[in-house]
Amino acid sequence: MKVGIGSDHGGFELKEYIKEYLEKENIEYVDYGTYSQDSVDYPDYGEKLSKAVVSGEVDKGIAICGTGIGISIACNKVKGIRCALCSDTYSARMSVEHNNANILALGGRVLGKDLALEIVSVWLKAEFQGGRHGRRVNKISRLESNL
Ligand SMILES: O=C[C@H](O)[C@H](O)[C@H](O)COP(=O)(O)O
Repeated sequence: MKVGIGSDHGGFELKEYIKEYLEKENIEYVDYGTYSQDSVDYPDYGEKLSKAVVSGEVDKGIAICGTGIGISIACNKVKGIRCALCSDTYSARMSVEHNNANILALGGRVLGKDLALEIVSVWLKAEFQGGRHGRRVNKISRLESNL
C-alpha cells in the first residue's frame, strides 16, 4: 500500500509527525507538500493529493490543515474522492467500512498527536465492507456524474 500525504502550513507539523510513524511502520508514502511552515493555500494541496489518489499514483491519502475542514472540502470537489474528516477512531474506521473513504482528513490544530496517530492507524487498517454500503457509495458516485 502506498499512502499520499499533504497539508497546508496549519497541518505541516502533524504531517511531519505522521510521516515518522509511516516510516516506523514501513508504510510507503509520497509527500505532496507543503514542505515548510510558510503560509500557503490548502486547496492547492488538497488538489495535488486528490489527483494522486484518483490517478492511482497512491492508494489512499491523508490530508491535513488547521481544522481539517478546508482541505476536506477541497478534496471532496475532486471527482472520485470520498474524503472523511475524522477526530475519533470509530468514525475513522466507519469512514472506510461503510463509506469507502479514500482520503482521511485531520485537523492539525485540533488533534493531539497521539490521537491523530491512532486515527491514522485504525483508518489504514480498515476495509470496505461492500454489500448495502456498496449500493450507497455507488449512489454517491452517480451524484457526481450528474453534476
Ligand atoms: O480550513 C482551513 C484550515 O484550517 C487552514 O489551515 C486555516 O484556515 C489557515 O489559517 P491561517 O492562514 O490563519 O493560518
